[in-house]
Amino acid sequence: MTPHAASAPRVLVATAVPAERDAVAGALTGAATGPSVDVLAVGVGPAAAAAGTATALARGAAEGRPYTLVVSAGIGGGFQPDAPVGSLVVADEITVADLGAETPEGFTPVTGLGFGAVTHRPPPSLVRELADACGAATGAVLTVSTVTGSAGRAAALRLRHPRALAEAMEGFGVAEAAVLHGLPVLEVRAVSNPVGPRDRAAWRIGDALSALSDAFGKFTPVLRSCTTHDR
Ligand SMILES: O=C(O)c1cccc(C(=O)CC[C@H]2O[C@@H](n3cnc4c(=O)[nH]cnc43)[C@H](O)[C@@H]2O)c1
Repeated sequence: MTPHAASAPRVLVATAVPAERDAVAGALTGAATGPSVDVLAVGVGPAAAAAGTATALARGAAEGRPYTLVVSAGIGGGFQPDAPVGSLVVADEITVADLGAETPEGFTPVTGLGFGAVTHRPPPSLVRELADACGAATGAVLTVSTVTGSAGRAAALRLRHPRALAEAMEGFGVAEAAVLHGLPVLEVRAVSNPVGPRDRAAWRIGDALSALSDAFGKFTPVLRSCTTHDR
């Protein structure tokens, strides 16, 4: 599909769960002016994220009010020490980390098998502006179908993706849907836990949701001036 360059700015923010949706939406209410922003909880994992996002984008287009920008947002795991708990990451690269094949030589991404894509790149100027607005770090955010639960897996991921700052479960799915519709995509993660040995009780979900909400409160001016043709 072709980009909707002449459309009025309309932003779709896709979160995994309702708590993330509410954190984002709560920061946007009360803004007197700004872009049209819809926040949708599309489910956990890349498949649910792709399906839910693609459906919303198709509905917007069918209604004659197409979206112009898609954002994957939520909490995530942070690679230590670069992305501490409570910090924010804006992805300059959205990479699926476990889509491929195990071979005798190790993991081969689907692109190495001759299929598809494993990385989508958000518009660099928009990444910079959003990161500056909220004080986020920028780097790769990995999409995984299985939450990392060991130091060994964390180290292996970092070895394969040295620029990775965070991992989550939806970004690549959201990005695939956006690309299908010819739209730019962003990913914003608030770090709730370190990537590493599983300790679910120690996840700082409340702190991460607050950080996510604060970030979106600061995004409004950037998103307001955002058009697709100048990125
Ligand atoms: O239990 C709650 O109150 C609650 C509130 C908000 C979000 C959650 C989730 O469990 C969200 C799951 C969502 O979080 C991402 N995530 C967070 N940490 C990691 C990680 O270390 N590795 C991968 N994904 C992570 C992920 O995108 C999930 O969809 C619970």
